[in-house]
Amino acid sequence: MEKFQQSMYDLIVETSTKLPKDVRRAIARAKARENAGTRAAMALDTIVENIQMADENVSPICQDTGLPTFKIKVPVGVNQMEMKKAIRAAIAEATKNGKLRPNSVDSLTGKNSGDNLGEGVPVIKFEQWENDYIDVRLILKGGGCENKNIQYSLPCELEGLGRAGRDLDGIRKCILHAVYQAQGQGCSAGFIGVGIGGDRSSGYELAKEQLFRPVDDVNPIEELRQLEEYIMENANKLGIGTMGFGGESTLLGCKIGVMHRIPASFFVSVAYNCWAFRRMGVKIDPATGEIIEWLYQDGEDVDFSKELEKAEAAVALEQGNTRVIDLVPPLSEEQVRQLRVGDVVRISGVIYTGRDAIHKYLMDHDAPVDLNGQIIYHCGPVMLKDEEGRWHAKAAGPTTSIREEPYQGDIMKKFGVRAVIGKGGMGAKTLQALKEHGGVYLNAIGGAAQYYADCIKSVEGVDLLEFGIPEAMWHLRVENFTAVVTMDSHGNSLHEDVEKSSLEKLSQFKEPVFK
Ligand SMILES: O=C(O)C[C@H](O)C(=O)O
Ligand code: SF4
Repeated sequence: MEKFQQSMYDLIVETSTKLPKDVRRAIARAKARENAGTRAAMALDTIVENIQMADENVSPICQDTGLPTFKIKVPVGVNQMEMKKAIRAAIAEATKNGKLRPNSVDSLTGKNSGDNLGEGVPVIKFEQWENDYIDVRLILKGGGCENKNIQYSLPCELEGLGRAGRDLDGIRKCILHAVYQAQGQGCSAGFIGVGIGGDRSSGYELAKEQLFRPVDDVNPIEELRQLEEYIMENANKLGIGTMGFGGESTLLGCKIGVMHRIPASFFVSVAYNCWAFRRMGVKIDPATGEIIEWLYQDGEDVDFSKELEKAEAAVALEQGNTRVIDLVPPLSEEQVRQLRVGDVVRISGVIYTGRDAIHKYLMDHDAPVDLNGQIIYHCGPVMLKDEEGRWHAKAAGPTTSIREEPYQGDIMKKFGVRAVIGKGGMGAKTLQALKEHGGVYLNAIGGAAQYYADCIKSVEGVDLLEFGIPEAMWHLRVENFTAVVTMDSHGNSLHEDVEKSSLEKLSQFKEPVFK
């Protein structure tokens, strides 16, 4: 098994940097459904460009490389303790090389371990089997989509859909509701795995297990096959679209599994995975530890470089008559008040990252830099230091903004911040603050970490690095960093609009379908 560590390293790098073929095909299908010139089409163009860049740079598709979760099947007699050790070493090495973001944080102290190792991290689950080879599957599921997982306890009342009972139709309602409640926050269009039955933990386990099924397989249980087909057909009618911008493609895959339950409990557990659906697998020779075969290789591959030639994002934008506005911080109140929902901005200059730890900190501390007129970027990048001690951004897409909702408005007012960049939108409190103070919310494309890293021309400084790499305040000099105004200083919010209209659309699915 001396090659096992290297095999695991290769699996980790491949999973983080290259989307599997079945996922690519699903994204290509989504792209074909969107009309050129719309915001959703533009977002998908950026996603596709990002996938291509991650391939070429062998760098993380998304900066959030998730909680590494390994599912391993071994023949009797294989030493699982040795395998665990090798996996942990491979994880640490991949982190050092910028293929994974240091993502393991002590939940009590907030300290980042720096190497992706920690209590319970990575997750490694073993099972024995009769075959003579080892099967290792890895999923890197990021935090934004993990936060949108949801579990229903039937019977229950669902907004828009009414009562969901303990039957197939109740399950149908739960799944539609799960897609609705995620909106764009889990970087839609997404994939969902559903677990019917079990208890609260085994139900979620089953839901996550479904994410290992190939996107285009067929459920062997007839009722579930029908339900999967129904969901794929109808969830896209909710109009949430890529990034919650509105559009035709909201769901890219739906896989449903079932297990027994106890009489008092009836859980429907839904695991939501973003478009950056990073899961891969290998077959391993138990004697040498070498990779015998890569999994998820069936079917056609999609050549996204050809797709890109066809649809250049900028051309699509012009066709859609979108205003494109160049911004150079510091921004004045007047400049910001001229921006309207739907405008596209291109930022050049220095922007400052700030996510969960920074927002909490700024509530009762001074800012380490003068933030007056500046732009905060909700982002936790992957950073590497070169031999001369200079930092480089290896992956730097936006993080989910709604987590900063309790702080954002106050911080903008306290420090004179004029714009925040993030993804998924923010709520009523921030919208009110944008109006009162004169600010905008700019939506970048979630998961497009290579695309945005390419806009970062230099790293000019860093503060509060003690919070760990993802949580520090990085000073990034960017050029033509493109984002869409989705909340403006006139009380308009695209997110609020899409949420409202998708709730209306959800209610068309109230009547029973599976009797
Ligand atoms: O942690 C991040 O960088 C992003 C996260 O996955 C998110 O979607 O919010
Ligand atoms: S930022 Fe989006 S694409 Fe990346 S892990 Fe989070 S949900 Fe997934």
